[in-house]
Amino acid sequence: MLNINQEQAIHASGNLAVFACPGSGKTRTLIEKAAHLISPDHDDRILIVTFTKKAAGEIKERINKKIGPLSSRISVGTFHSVCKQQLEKGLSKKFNLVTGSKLIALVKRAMKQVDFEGKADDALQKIDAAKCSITAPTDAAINDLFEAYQELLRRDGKHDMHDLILDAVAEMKAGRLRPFGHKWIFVDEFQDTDHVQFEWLKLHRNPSRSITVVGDDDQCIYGWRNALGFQGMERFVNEFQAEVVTLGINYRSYREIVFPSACLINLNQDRMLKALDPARGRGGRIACNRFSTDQDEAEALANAATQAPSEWAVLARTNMALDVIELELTARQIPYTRHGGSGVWSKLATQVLLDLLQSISRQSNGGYDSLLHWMGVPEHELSQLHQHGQISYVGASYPDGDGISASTKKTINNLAIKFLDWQNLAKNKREELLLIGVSEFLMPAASTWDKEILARAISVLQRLKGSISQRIALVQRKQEEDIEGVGLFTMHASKGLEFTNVWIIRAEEEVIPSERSPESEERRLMYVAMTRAQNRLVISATSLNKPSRFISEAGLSMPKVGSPINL
Ligand SMILES: Nc1ncnc2c1ncn2[C@@H]1O[C@H](COP(=O)(O)OP(=O)(O)OP(=O)(O)O)[C@@H](O)[C@H]1O
Repeated sequence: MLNINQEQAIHASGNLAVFACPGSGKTRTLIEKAAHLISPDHDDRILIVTFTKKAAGEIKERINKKIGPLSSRISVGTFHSVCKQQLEKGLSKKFNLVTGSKLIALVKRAMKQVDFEGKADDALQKIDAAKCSITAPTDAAINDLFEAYQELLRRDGKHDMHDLILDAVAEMKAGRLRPFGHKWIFVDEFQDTDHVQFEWLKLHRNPSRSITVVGDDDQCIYGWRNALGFQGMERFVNEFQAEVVTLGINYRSYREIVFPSACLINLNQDRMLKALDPARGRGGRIACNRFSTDQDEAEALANAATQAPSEWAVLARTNMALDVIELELTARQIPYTRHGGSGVWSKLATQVLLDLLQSISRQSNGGYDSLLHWMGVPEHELSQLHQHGQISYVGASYPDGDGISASTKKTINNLAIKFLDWQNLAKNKREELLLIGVSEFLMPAASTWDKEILARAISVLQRLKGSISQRIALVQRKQEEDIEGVGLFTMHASKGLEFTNVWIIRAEEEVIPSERSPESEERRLMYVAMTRAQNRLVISATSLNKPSRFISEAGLSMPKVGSPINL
């Protein structure tokens, strides 16, 4: 049954802002409101905008279940997908989008052009922030980087995801693109709206349309890319003359989880005070554990999740920290799904390893571009090899003066000799020796982190049983579509979701809070992660760093390494 405030939100007819604590039914209220408004008697349509594909998918599914065929009059999408659709339909625009590793490569090119020092991920974060703002970066170096990046995108005829929203706003402002015609627009997780998205919404303001936003300023975790948070929610109320409804009952989590979470977030300043009453009362569990290493942490997690994997979600501050967990789950053959971020088996180091093992086990003799590149053979020499028709490098001989350097020839010859040995080891079922040999061959060219990943990946392959091709198949196996298994999420990607049991890994100083964003935002991120748990919350740390300050701030204490595991 809905509570009185949820009912009020559902029946409000004008612009509306619903502000509330985690688990208080904001998303549920949006869904109930949509179901209430859609009627066979009129043809009103509703557009629901969210921030992640997963959240959009879940809303779609819940609406389909609730109202069946009428749900075709409700469109659900992320800001990006909605703007893409608006531009494609309204202006027949096509986008050549660049994402993932290709985007990082482009950022690296821009960094090189303007001598911008640092990691490509950090540089991309700065570019992201600039793109979500309506003013140019004030820092000259960031502005130069931003302009170089934009120029590369333009020259290559490419767009990034932000361009979709920026273009839609620019085209609507210029009068070339019409806003959506839906009578109702809903925005979930409104606290994460940035300046450009706010503009997009303003361009949809119209006396015959009602806009409903739901959000929680305590869950604003995208301040680093100019999310408006508390300020955006205030602006919406004033500029859209919206009615405000607050929800204060948490239906998701037991009291044992709600109270420490509230204790933590209460330490933040400049926030809307909200009630956070747990409707479920007592009955949940919260536990902290400390391990010597991240491998010990991964093993304890795998032990806990082995019985009912789909009841567990693992949340980490960084995507990289999930690699260790993914490797352990692979070794134990526990089903899992990695959400929002590339998995450990699609990283360059593990791909090179698996491709090489695949070639050895298939006795094939070709397709070594990625391996040779990994061994330091420059791109231009690889194309030279292809021009010479040398597609099978191993065992190939090269005429003098063919533009291939002596060191490359040495690398290839060395590989040719090893390759024959490895093929024999595979034929004779000496998998252990083969894995050691391949590991020794790949290691010298690996960066520090790649070395670690390679060593762990090799150890997983050693723990699996069978021929090399069987082990590769186990690693690469496609999980049954309906088996979710353990969910692996970054804390950012977990927003808006809920899970029976949550395990927060690496809750350590220098990890969370990270130096990359202000402490108050990191505290909100920890709060979001903690409040995803329905029944059980485990928080763990390793001895690599001190336990996160957020653990004691939440009124919890971290036991010593070696204490019995507490779940
Ligand atoms: N009136 C209610 N009675 C019982 N359960 C409810 C009620 N309203 C919401 N719930 C349940 O509470 C849980 C949390 O709801 P929902 O995900 O909509 O919250 P939310 O406010 O959007 O959360 P968050 O901000 O943390 O993402 C869901 O399982 C939902 O079904």
